[in-house]
Amino acid sequence: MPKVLISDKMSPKAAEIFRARGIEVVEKPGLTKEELAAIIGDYDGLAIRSSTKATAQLLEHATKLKVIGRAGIGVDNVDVPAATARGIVVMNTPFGNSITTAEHAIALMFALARQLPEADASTQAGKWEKNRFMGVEVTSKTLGLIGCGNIGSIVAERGLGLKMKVVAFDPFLTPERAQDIGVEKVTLEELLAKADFITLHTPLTDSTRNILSAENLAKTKKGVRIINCARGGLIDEAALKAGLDSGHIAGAALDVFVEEPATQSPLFGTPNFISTPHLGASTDEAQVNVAIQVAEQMSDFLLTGGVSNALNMPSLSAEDAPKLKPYMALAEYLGHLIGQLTGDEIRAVTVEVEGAAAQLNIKPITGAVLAGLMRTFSDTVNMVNAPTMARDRNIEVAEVRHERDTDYQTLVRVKVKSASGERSVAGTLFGAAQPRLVEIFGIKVEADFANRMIFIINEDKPGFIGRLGTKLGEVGVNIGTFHLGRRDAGAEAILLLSIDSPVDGGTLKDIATLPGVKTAKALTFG
Ligand SMILES: NC(=O)C1=CN([C@@H]2O[C@H](COP(=O)(O)OP(=O)(O)OC[C@H]3O[C@@H](n4cnc5c(N)ncnc54)[C@H](O)[C@@H]3O)[C@@H](O)[C@H]2O)C=CC1
Ligand SMILES: O=C(O)C(=O)COP(=O)(O)O
Repeated sequence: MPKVLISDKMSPKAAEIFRARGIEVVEKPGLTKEELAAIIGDYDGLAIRSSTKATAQLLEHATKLKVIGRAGIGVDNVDVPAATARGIVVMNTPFGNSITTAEHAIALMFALARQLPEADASTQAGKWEKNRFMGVEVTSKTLGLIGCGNIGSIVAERGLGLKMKVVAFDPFLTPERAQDIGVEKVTLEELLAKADFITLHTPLTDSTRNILSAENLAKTKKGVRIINCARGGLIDEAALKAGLDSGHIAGAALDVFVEEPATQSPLFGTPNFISTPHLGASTDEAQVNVAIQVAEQMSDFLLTGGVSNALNMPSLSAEDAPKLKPYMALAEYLGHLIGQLTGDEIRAVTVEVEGAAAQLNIKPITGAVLAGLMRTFSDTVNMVNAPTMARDRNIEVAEVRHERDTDYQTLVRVKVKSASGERSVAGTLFGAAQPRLVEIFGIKVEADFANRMIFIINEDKPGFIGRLGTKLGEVGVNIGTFHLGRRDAGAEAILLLSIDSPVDGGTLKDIATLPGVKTAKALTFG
């Protein structure tokens, strides 16, 4: 039974779903990083929000971990490349909390416009300072969005409903989409110059870090109010403080900080500064949404291999996963076979599918081929890290879907190019689920994959099989199955045998020196 650790505060719905799906679940929010490192090795899945830091150091202890599920959007607290390198799928829930976060941005915009926190504190202190708190209307003001994706576009919609003029800076926003949303697409310079309220809705990346730098803050309109419900690090906090102190910036509301938890900050106590402790996603509705979604996604992955919303792997629906499972086994065998048969550096891999296989999602098949191929030289490779490992080794990967009639109801062929030329192997599924090898190096053969096999290329001459049988008999190696194939009578032939115990290097050498033998190789699968 797979085991999942929930290491952040999450709606109880997540644990309920894991249990209902037959997954053992342990809830331990608030562990220190040392405590987490001490137990992470027991778990197949880790469900988190933003507090848990899934760093490369932590993942070194995560020897069984297969999936990290982020109940939320931002995965900047996960070292995704480190997870990928360890073959761990990282998934998030990209929509479950977007409305809630957009609403928080709007709430902060109003709080700034009417100085609600200060007015509340003053009133409850018995001061009744009616003349101190003069606000501004948002109607007809310009709302500038930096980032107009899921959350930004919901904020835009709400802003338009409030009769604001909405402009957006987002290099990836198409003019058509901008028109659909009803926003004016502008440059950052234009936005800074025009906006009465600026709200940030981008992830924290190299291109967005410090996007509201001291220099850019200086270009904003005097009296601007700034809201950040996206990520700390998008705004230069010191420059923001200076702008508030000088009065150039009329107000700022931060839900997120460079350092979290933000228990102290030079901004605290600054007039017209409002802060919330990363509450953007904290509503009952959003937390139920993301908890259900992350638990369903992680359960699908752990139980069926289905992949959704993964950042480091192509999607595979829970419905398609069982259909693809036998293909992935076949693909992995074929990749591992050709990997073992190719003695030199691989330059390119082509995965071809025909018949029923051509109707399927080819990406997972390719992932499995690459994982099998690279298992020859790595025991940590899997479908998640195989494409990155191939890229790191400059292996070109291509996929071909043939819509032609084939001798087989379904076929997967793997071609590999290396310094010694191009070679291919192909396989089918027997009875819809049993991987079977049907071709090696263009020679037809019919063989199941066995844990231990010997592959031989020899001249098709009488007497060879007897000599081989005698040799293996002498060393006590029992032959399980025997498969022959040849190009033409008397030409090159191949022989694949499954054996019940390993052959040592010396025996293999003896086989390789039997008359007529060109190649003899021990293969392992499993
Ligand atoms: N405060 C909170 O509790 C929450 C914060 N968030 C954060 O909100 C942010 C946005 O989330 P979504 O809208 O769902 O993401 P999204 O991916 O749908 O949208 C992000 C947008 O930013 C744009 N973008 C990327 N680089 C840019 C750049 N250099 N300049 C301008 N725009 C750029 C993208 O084109 C995209 O349209 C994320 O960082 C997420 O972690 C999300 C949920 C809750
Ligand atoms: O979903 C996101 O990106 C968030 O920032 C929400 O964070 P949280 O799950 O509330 O810690």
